[in-house]
Amino acid sequence: MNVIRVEDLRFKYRRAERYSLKDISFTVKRGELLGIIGPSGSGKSTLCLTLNGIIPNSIKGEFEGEVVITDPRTGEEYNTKETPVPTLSTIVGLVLQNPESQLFNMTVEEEIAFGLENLGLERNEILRRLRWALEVTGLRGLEKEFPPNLSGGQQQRLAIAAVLAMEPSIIVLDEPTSQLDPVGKQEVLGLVSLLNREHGITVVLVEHHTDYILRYADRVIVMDRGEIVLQGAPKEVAEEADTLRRLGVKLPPALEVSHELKKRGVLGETVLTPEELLSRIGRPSR
Ligand SMILES: Nc1ncnc2c1ncn2[C@@H]1O[C@H](COP(=O)(O)OP(=O)(O)OP(=O)(O)O)[C@@H](O)[C@H]1O
Repeated sequence: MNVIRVEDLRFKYRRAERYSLKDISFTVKRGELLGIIGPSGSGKSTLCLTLNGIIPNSIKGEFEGEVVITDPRTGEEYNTKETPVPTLSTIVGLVLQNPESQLFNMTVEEEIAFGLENLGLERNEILRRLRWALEVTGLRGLEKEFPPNLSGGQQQRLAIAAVLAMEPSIIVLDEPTSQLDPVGKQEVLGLVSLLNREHGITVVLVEHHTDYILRYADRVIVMDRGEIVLQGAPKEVAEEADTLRRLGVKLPPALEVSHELKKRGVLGETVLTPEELLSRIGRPSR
């Protein structure tokens, strides 16, 4: 079942001269992890904003084509341009780059409960969702803390917890680790994998950490200047090393080695991870 269908999408911000998105078409199946990579300014954030309807409902401009979201729980389809953002946000949760921009400086539990109170849920339901969101994101014990006292990774996990409490079936994360130190990056990417694999949440992830995307994504989209220039399974996208390098996408070391060995005829196929590489060529003997 496709839960996201984007068809011939074009978008130009008001007063902008050029289109930020051009002829974008793709689908995402229920439970998939879609990775999006591409250079700065290629339209990744703009695309994220179209997936929960902020574009074109709150941020206006010239919008053509369609973004259709299906709620897998009911099978109901929502065309984003005809659906209010609050309705869409119970199906598609959006997590942004900078955790601070998404937090309101209440305690951890108040941050998570905030959106739920706005939904008008009963107290027991709010408590159930609060406990679940704290548990899944590993924030139990920090309920009474203030976000500025948390580490960057904890703050981003809190932003994810607040989104999760809405019980979306799809989460869109726009460079959630770019402001974080290596420990924070691991925490957040580990959580993203957990949500996708253990909780069946469909994930759209914009991430500069190409290593993670090629390892864990089911499908990858590469964007450049508002267009999709590559789209496919991680291996298919990884084959196009020249295009990726031209776009300044940093290739994981194992992939660079794999391309070199392929060129020299040592390896028959592209491999993505050090583990795969070692299993193909064997460990060097000491
Ligand atoms: N609010 C806006 N008004 C006008 N133009 C905008 C606006 N936001 C983004 N743009 C333009 O749209 C294009 C795509 O920007 P976008 O932020 O979506 O790219 P990105 O791939 O997410 O970049 P980054 O990796 O730097 O976040 C850029 O040319 C940018 O200048």
